[in-house]
Amino acid sequence: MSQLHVSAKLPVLDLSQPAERSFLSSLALACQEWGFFYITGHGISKDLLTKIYMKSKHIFNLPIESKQKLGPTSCLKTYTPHFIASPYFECLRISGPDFFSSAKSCADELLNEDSSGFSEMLQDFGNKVMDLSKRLIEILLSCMGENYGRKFYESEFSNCHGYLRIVNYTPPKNMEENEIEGLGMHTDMSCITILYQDEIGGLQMRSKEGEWMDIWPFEEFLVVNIGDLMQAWSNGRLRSSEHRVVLKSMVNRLSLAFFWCFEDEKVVSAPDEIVGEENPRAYRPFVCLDYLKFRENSEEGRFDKIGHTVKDFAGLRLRV
Ligand SMILES: O=C(O)CCC(=O)C(=O)O
Ligand SMILES: [Fe+2]
Repeated sequence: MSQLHVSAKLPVLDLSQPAERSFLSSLALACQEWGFFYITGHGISKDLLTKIYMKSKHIFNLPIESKQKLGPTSCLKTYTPHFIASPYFECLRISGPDFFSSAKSCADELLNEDSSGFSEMLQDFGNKVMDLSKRLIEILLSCMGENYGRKFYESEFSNCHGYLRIVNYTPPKNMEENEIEGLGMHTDMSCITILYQDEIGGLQMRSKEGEWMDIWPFEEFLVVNIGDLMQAWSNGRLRSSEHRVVLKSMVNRLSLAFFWCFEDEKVVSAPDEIVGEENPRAYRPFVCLDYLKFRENSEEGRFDKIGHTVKDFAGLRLRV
């Protein structure tokens, strides 16, 4: 595995190379400290990303009346308009594992032309990120214990599912401040999230100490976030990344995020091997769907503010 580092703190996992133990240690450290890392050698071509980008831009440029056909009051409810997560944020949700039909049912509502091209691209992308997620979970498990990839993947993660979110950020026409929050600080409700951001940048991660770091978009690199479900399952050995999006120019920004989650009915509970003496159990077992509902129902928790994290929901230790 590559020893490439973008900064002293951040390892880049090159998936085209075999894993080395020494590299896994720096990956484990990054996941404890920051809860994210970059990947390269992931097999998702620039060409595919560009095609999805172009088509998505076209869709977001449609009049709001068209997009509302998929909005919160429609049957499909796959479009989130502005002023829900933030005034500048809108997104389209495509669900797996049949990304083709999910994308097609959205595009058929929106586009007059044949929509199978868009659906094929998203099926291709969706299949690739599903495969990647499986590899990434195995690598993350082996960061925690030499044979844990094989030991826990089948029993714990084999029923995971995923969905995509295509996000369009539209900054205001006259930006008075130097920067505006496009999406407030939150943690993801996934096991892991795989994220592509366009060349505008704006993603920021918060360290444990509360310091913000810009996450630059590097060509060929994708970002992997640890999500809340993985933080709980790993008993806090992997930290759910706290992140936000900051808009620094008047240019629209597009991102594509894949959320890989446990099945709704899964009881999320760290195995005894992960807990151990030095790492006492920090979360009570909980049903995955109950946590998702908790986040949905807590008003400020829609895009999480402090007070609505998995620690608040299932944490056993007293907060200091
Ligand atoms: O747009 C981005 O870069 C990040 C989006 C994000 O964090 C999310 O949708 O959960
Ligand atoms: Fe996120």
